Amino acid sequence: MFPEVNSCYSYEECKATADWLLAQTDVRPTVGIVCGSGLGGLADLLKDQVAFNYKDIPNFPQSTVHGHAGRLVFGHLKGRPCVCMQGRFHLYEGYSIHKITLPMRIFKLLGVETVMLTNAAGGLNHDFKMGDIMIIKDHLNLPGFAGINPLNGPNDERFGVRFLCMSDAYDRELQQLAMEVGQDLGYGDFLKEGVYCVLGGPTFETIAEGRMLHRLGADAVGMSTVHEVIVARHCGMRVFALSLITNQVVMDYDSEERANHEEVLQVGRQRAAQLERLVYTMVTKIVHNNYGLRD
Ligand SMILES: O=P(O)(O)O[C@H]1O[C@H](CO)[C@@H](O)[C@H]1O
Ligand SMILES: Nc1nc2[nH]cnc2c(=O)[nH]1
Repeated sequence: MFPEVNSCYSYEECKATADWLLAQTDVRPTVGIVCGSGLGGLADLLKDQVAFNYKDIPNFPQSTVHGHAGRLVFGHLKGRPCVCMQGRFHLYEGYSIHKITLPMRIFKLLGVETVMLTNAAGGLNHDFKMGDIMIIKDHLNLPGFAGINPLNGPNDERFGVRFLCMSDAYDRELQQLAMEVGQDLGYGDFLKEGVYCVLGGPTFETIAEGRMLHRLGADAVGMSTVHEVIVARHCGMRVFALSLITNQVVMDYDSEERANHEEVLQVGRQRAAQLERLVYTMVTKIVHNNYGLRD
């Protein structure tokens, strides 16, 4: 009935990985950060670092994509205990959907309450420019339409419910905070909000696909994030996500533009410091346990 059942990780396996990590660091993270392509510099901002290579963590996959270092870094951002994935996993790497989202359940079992995800994405909205930062307010899960969902398989109620509400996936207070922090930092010209669409990749879009996604209401497209968001919400963590628009999706047959990963990484390098500053400042304003935000 569930073809991918064998690739699911049990609660006990997730717990074993979380306990293994907790035994080796005193940091008790309440914020979990996932760095997108070329955006791993965020992890370097952490103080008192304790870092693990993914290959040394029980059950963890390996990063195989250029721009994803493959390290899990614990530390503090202005005194706030955090854990940061310097590199994420994607379906196109050949991992099961359960494996690429496993870190979200580990985050939960480490004590994380808020997850902040970043990604590199192609812009579909004609008002977006390369280098814009898009606060994700919603998503289109196209693999989900085809039955590819990280919650497929038996449901363990210790993580969450069988049928998950997704209309509140992206925390509205955190979106508002991002807008306010962005304005304060002077990012008004390049801070946007919109809908992120996930595809399986690793191919970039054809012109017809780009046009279709735009018509469907997507503002940006990428190959990640949504699966992690689903699993993070399933186990009750608050979610905030940002896309860095690294390229414009080609939607014109006369265009000479060609999407490529080098350009994605290069735009990441150009805007990384500002994106990091936004996330860093937001983290310093999040207060946990009472679900509130600090001035
Ligand atoms: O979503 P992240 O991990 O930032 O990476 C994005 O960049 C890669 C393509 O250049 C794809 O993996 C796409 O999803
Ligand atoms: N699918 C997709 N992923 C991306 N990641 C960065 N840019 C793009 C893009 O144009 N399309």
